[in-house]
Amino acid sequence: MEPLERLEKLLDGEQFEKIKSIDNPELHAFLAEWIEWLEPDRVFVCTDSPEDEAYVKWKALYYGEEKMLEMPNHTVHYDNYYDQARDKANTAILTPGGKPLPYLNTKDREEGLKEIRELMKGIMKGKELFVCFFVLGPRNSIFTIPAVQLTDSAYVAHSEFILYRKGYEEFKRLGRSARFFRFVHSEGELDERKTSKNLDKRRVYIDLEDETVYSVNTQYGGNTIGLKKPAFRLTIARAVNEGWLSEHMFLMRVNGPHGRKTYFTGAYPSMCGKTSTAMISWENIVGDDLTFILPVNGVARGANVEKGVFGIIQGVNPEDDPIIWEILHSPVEIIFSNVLVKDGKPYWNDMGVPIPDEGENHSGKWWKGKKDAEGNEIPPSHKNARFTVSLEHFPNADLEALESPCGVEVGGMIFGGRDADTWPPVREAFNWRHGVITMGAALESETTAATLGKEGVRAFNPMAILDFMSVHLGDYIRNYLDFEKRVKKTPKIFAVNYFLRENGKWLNHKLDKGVWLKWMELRVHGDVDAIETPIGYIPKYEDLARLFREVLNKEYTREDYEMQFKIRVPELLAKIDRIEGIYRKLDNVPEELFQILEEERRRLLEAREKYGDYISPFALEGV
Ligand SMILES: Nc1nc2c(ncn2[C@@H]2O[C@H](COP(=O)(O)OP(=O)(O)OP(=O)(O)O)[C@@H](O)[C@H]2O)c(=O)[nH]1
Ligand SMILES: O=C([O-])CC(=O)C(=O)O
Ligand SMILES: [Mn+2]
Repeated sequence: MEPLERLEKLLDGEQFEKIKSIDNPELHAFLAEWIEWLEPDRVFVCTDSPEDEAYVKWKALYYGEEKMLEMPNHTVHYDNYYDQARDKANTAILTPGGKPLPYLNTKDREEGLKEIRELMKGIMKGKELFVCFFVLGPRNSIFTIPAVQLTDSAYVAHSEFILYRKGYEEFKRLGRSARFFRFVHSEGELDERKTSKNLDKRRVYIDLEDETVYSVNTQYGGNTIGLKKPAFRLTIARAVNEGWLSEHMFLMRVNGPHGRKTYFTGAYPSMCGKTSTAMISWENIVGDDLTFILPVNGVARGANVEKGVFGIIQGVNPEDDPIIWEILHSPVEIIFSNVLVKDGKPYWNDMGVPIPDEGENHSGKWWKGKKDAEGNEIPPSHKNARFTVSLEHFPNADLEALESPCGVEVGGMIFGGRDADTWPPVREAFNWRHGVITMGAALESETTAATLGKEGVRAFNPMAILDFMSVHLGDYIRNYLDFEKRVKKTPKIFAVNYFLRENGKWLNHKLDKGVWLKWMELRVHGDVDAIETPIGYIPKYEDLARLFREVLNKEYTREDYEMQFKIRVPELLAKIDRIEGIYRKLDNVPEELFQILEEERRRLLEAREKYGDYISPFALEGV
C-alpha cells in the first residue's frame, strides 16, 4: 500500500489532511512506517497555527507532564531523579560496522537500529503521538534546515514550540525538495510522577546516514528535544561535509563606541557560561547555545539555530542576572524544570533570596536534609534545573539579528572553559590557525552537572563540542582550519577563562566578563594596543582599569591584574604536553596542529629562560 493510503487509515480525517497538504513522499513514507511501528492510540499533527500550539500546551497539562504554577503561563516539569542530564554512556553514533571514531561512542548501525526499533515497538500504545514541524535557523534563509519531530511527550513538543521556529508552512513550501532531519522520541512508560521509568533502557542513537535521531525512555531535554542536541550531531556532520561551521556557541552583540555593533560567538562547554555571557545586561543576546556560521560572499556570517533559551537556573539572582530574573518573574510563557515548588511558586539553589525548606522538587516531596538512595543530601533544586523561554520576551534580545536571513557578520569567536590554573582571563590569538589550535582544539574544562557522572574532573573538550561530536575529530579540525580559505577576513579568535582559582577562591567576579567583552570588541577594530605574550595578546593594565571603571564602576588594581594575567609557564607547558599527547594517539590529525603546538611550546620555553616560571604581564609590556 502507498504511504499516503496507509496514513489515511492511521490518522483521523483532519490530521490526515494536514499531512496530505505536504507534497513529500519521503516524509509520508517515514510517517507511515513509524506511526505503524509505535502504535499510538491517537495522532495529532501540528501546523503553524496558534490553535495547534495551544493544543500541545494543553496536553502537557492534561497528561500531567507539566503542572500549572501560580503565575499565568508558568508551568513546571519534572524529569526522573536519575534522568536529570544528558546520558553520554547511552548515546551513540551509528556507523557502518560500528567503526570507531576517537572519543565517540559508536555502535554498528544495523545493530543499533535493530535495538532501538525493538525498544520502540508498540511503545506508544494508549498514548497520543505528536507530529511537529520546525526549522533550524531563521525561516526561508540560507541557514534553514527543516525537521520533523515525532514524540509522545507533550512536554517535549511544547519545549520545541518555545525554542524553535515553526516549520509546517516551510515543509509545504519546500515540498519534495526538503532535505529534512527526523527525530523519533518516546518517553516510554511513566511512573506516578509522570517521569520516564525504564531508565535502564534509555537510548539516544544518531543515524547520520538517514539524518535521523532516535531517543527513548528519557525526558530530560538534552536527550529528547530533537532540534537541540540530537540535531546538533547531524548538523556537525553536514557542516564538515559542506565546509561551514555548526558550533556549541552563543551569539551576541557587543556594543562598541559610537553605536558600533560587533557580533561575537562563544564556545564554552555545558554549564560554563554561554548563557551568562550572552545575557550581560548592557549587551544584546542573539542566541545562547547553538550557532551556524556560513561563509557568505567571503564573510563569516552567524545565525542562532534556535529562538529560545533552555537555560540553567541555578545561581540566577537579581544582582548578577537582572534580566533573566525579571523574565522569570513575569507572566510570559516559561517551563521550569526540576526546581523546587511551594505554594505554586518556583525556587532554586543560590537564587539570592530565602527559599522554603520543603515543597516538591525533582525528588518528589522534599524537605531540607532529605537524602537520596545513595545517601547524598538532596538540594532544593537540581544543579542542572532549567528554564525554557522564548527570546522574544527578552528586552535585551537583538531580534533583528535573530531573524536576519543572512545572519550577522561575526567579528570575534571566543573559546573558554572551567580552568582553575592555566589560562588568563582573556587573550587574543595571533591569527586564525593559532586560535583554532591553541584555543579551540586545545580546550579543556572541568566536567559539570550537565552530564551524568562525576563533576570537577579536567577533561579534554575541543571547541566545547566533544559531547556532540559526530565525525572524526581530525576531519572536524581540518574543516575549521580550512574555513580561513573560504572567507576574505576571518573573525578574530579569543580565549577566556572565568574560572581561575587561587587557594580555593575565584580570582574574578561573575560580571568581569563584561569588561573582557568590551576589550575584545575594541581589539576586533584595532582600537587598543595589547601586550604580546608567548600565548597570544593580552590586555594592557591601563585599558582594563579604564574599562572596569566605565563598565562596572569598579577600581581594578594592579595587583589583581598581575595575579590574573601572569603567564603561568609550567601549567601552560604541561597543557601543551597533554594536548599533544592526545592528538598523537589519533590518526588523521592535520600536521599543522602539531606545528602550531610546537611553536607555542618554543615561545614558552624561551620566555621561561628569560623571565622564569611565572611571568608578570608588566615584564612583557613594551618588549
Ligand atoms: N565562578 C563563576 N561562575 C560562573 C561565571 N559565569 C557563569 N558561571 C556559572 O556557570 C554556570 C552555568 O553557566 P551558563 O551560562 O548557564 O552555562 P551554558 O554555557 O549556557 O551551558 P549549557 O546551557 O549547558 O550549554 C552557572 O551556574 C553560573 O553561575 C563566572 O564568571 N564565574
Ligand atoms: O543540551 C542540554 O542538555 C543543555 C545544554 O545546553 C547542554 O548540556 O549543553
Ligand atoms: Mn549547551
